[in-house]
Amino acid sequence: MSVAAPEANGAARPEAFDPGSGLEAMLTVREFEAVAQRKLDPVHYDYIAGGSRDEVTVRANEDGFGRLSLLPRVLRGSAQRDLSVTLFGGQSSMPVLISPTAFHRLVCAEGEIATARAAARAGTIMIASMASTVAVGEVAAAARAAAGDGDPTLWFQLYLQPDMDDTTALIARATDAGCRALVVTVDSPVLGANERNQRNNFDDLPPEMACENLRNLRGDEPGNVRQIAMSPELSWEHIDWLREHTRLPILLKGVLHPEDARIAIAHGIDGLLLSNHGGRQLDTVPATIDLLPEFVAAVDGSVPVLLDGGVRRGTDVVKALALGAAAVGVGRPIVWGLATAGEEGATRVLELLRDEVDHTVALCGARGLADLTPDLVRPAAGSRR
Ligand SMILES: Cc1cc2nc3c(=O)[nH]c(=O)nc-3n(C[C@H](O)[C@H](O)[C@H](O)COP(=O)(O)O)c2cc1C
Ligand SMILES: CC(C)CC(=O)C(=O)O
Repeated sequence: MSVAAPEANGAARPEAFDPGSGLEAMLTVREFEAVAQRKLDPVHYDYIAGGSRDEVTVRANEDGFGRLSLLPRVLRGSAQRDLSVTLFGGQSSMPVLISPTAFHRLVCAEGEIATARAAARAGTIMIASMASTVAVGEVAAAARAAAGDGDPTLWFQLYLQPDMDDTTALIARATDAGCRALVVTVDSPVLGANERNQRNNFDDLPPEMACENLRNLRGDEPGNVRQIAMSPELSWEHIDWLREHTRLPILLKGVLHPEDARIAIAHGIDGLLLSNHGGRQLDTVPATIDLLPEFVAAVDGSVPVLLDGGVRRGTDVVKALALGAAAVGVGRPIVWGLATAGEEGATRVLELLRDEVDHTVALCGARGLADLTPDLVRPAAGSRR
């Protein structure tokens, strides 16, 4: 790969990377963002990178990991480190899942087909967005084909629609596709205010793309983004309704308050994805990693807690697991991988994260994920925690 000579101090110079000549020289997730930014239409780049209002939470998510240190143990490691996790009967070869992100065809021609293949190759779980630009049935078929003898796990992210017939039709599509869990996003009573999108007048897909899960949902709907209804009147009663209308495990995505975590468990949900939507809904909410200890304490082992937001390094993953997360999700990193080099790019992002997690586990003196305990995480010097 034609990469310019490194700086004397070895610092990465993302602007020097040429994605056309090989991915093996891409060594960090951040380099993928730099290449994606160069390649993408700036309006689409803004849609992906941006968050709501002042983007305080977007920055906080990443900064939160930086304010934590790892304190390793010594002389107790293992040459064989099993990174796999089992969630609701589905296996992931590593504790890094693909969080749901919309509109993959905006960044690569194959869209979510490429993502599904990358997930299957990595043996990890993909959460398909309800707003995907490839129908969930096709995404599932692509994952199965790519997995060969493997058994890929696909979950479906759902925005509960106030018209329950629409919700019923969406659940049927996800169930028929073989999705193994529903991830219900509950942090969007209204759409977040992304001022980049407003300035760019970006409020719909180009005419050649659609939200395919919404196409012909019950009639001749075209699959417009505007078909997705967000309602501030959704309530726990809707969760109860959902519980009665599906046998699939239900995770809630976007619960942040520990009290809501307790209520969710009382309503029979199966898992929680601690998420602030990558800073795209309410701005100035805390970093998810900062909330994790109190959240895990509230859940008290009743259901698995997953986390997403700002995960860019294996050390971030290990910190989250040590503080009680069962697994983490990545959103933007996968989109940067897709934008850089489609399926191969997303695969490389997942490989890098896997290698970094394994390396960090080894350096922490851990034999596997079970050895990652809260005592390994400390406030970084100078942090006020
Ligand atoms: C471009 C983009 C699209 C997203 N689309 C969805 C979506 O359709 N449904 C959803 O629940 N969350 C969506 N999210 C939020 C992600 O699932 C996830 O919570 C967030 O990206 C995690 O933060 P990270 O990007 O820092 O990894 C989206 C995020 C991005 C960046
Ligand atoms: C279609 C959108 C609502 C997808 C989304 O959740 C996001 O862009 O953050």
